Parts: sequence; C-alpha cells; structure tokens
Amino acid sequence: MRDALANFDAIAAGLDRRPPVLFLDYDGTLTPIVDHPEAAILAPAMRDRLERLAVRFRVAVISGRDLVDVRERVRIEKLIYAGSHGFDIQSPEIRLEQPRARGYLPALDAAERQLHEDLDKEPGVLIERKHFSIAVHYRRVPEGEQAAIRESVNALADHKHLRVTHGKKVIELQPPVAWDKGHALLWLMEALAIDPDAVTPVYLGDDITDEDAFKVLPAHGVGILVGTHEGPSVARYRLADPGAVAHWFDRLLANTY
Ligand SMILES: O=P(O)(O)OC[C@H]1O[C@H](O[C@H]2O[C@H](CO)[C@@H](O)[C@H](O)[C@H]2O)[C@H](O)[C@@H](O)[C@@H]1O
Repeated sequence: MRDALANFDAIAAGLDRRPPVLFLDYDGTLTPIVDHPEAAILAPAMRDRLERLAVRFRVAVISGRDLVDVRERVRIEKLIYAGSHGFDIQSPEIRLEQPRARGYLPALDAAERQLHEDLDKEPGVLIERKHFSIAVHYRRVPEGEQAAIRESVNALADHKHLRVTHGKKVIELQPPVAWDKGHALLWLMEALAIDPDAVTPVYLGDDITDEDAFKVLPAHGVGILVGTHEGPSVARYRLADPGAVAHWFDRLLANTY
C-alpha cells in the first residue's frame, strides 16, 4: 500500500481532471481512537480544515455513530452526514432512513434491553445505542474476558436475527439487510446526481466497516486506509493517523483544481 502523502502529486494529477468528492469516516480518521467514545472530540483545527474543504468540494462524513451524534460532533451545516454505518443519511438537500431497516427497530430495542440485563454488570462494558445499530464496547474490559463478551453478543444476535459487525474493540448489532457504508456512498452519489466519471470519489477510513466503502470506489477513485495496522485492505493508499490526515487535507487545500 502506498503512502498517500508521499504520493500526493500522483493523486493530485488525477484530481486536476476529476475534482474530488470526499467521503470521511469519523473515529480513527478525523479524531484519534480514545478509551471512551464520548471523548472523541473533533479538534478545532480539523473542523476548520473541513469547513475550508467544504467550500470547494462536496464533503460527506460516513460514520458508525448515531446520525445526531456525529452531526453534533462535526457541526458544519453544509456537510452530508451518514450515521449508523450509512443507514441514516442527512444533508441540507437529502434524507434517507433506510426503509428496509425500519422494521428491525423493535428487534434492536429488545436486544438493547437484553444487552443491558446481560452485560451492565460486566466491568468495562459500554453499550452505545445508535438509531439503527447497537455497539457493545469492550475496550476497557480485561483482555481475558473480551471473548466471552463477544460470544454473548453473538448469541443474542442469532436469537434476535440481527447482523453482527466488528470494529476496534467493539461488536455491533445491526438490521440484517444488505446495506453498509459502501451502499451509502453509492446511494449518495446517485441522490446528489454526482456523475462518478466526472469526479474522483475519495474515501478515508480506518476500520473494518470502511472496507465496504473502499470496495465500491471506481477504478479512478482513491481509497485511503488510516492507521499503521496490518491486515487485508482493498485501499490503495495509507495515512498513518489523523495527524497525517490533517497534513493530507492541507496539501489538498493548497492545490488549485
Ligand atoms: O465509522 P466510525 O465513525 O469510525 O465509527 C466507528 C465506531 O466509532 C466509535 O467507537 C470507536 O471509537 C471510540 C473513540 O475513539 C473508541 O473508544 C472505540 O473503542 C472504537 O470502537 C463509536 O463509539 C461507535 O459507535 C462507532 O461505530
């Protein structure tokens, strides 16, 4: 995988012909990963960069967080936001609450109640409800007990016929419908009447669920994995951390297209 900063000029040559449309993950991409989800605050300097980028390009944040949560963390009016891993989308012009997922809200509510019953007593577990997803965080659970937490969530998912996804020290329950960050990206392009051949879709993300978005990028798209971790990824480029993402944005802002 190539470094997106070292190869900036090669990427920018493509952007001259087809201007970028930016799709950005939140945790681990715009903010560093921290122990508690509440503490992942967007730095003012990063917000300033996003504001300047949004003056020139379309910018969407596609997050696993709840739509309201991610919107309030970023707080830039003209951005497009997708929450619950893309199930819940809003911009000044468009709105999507994935219709096929709505029918699973009662199952998610029941699962949330059961998770609290089963896991509230477990030290370190944090249950985070999003509109279309429930995250069970085990980052602060002792290492030797993390597998048991995952097993318990998996068993509940089977029982409630919900889908399981994994992320950084988190296991999540979602509606079992074929929808993810990749579907959300493609839906957004169509809903906003963006011709994929006329632009360069650029996606930056750090986690397993971001792979769904990397996979749907066209051949001329730019997928950038954030992080230094090993493991398979279909992204073509890499940036080490949100600090490197900030530098990459600065290069983009310094360029004229
Ligand atoms: O798609 P994202 O915007 O990257 O959201 C993915 C999940 O991010 C959050 O959890 C992760 O970040 C936390 C803060 O750094 C960290 O404490 C946790 O261990 C990570 O899993 C968020 O809380 C989840 O709801 C998102 O699904």
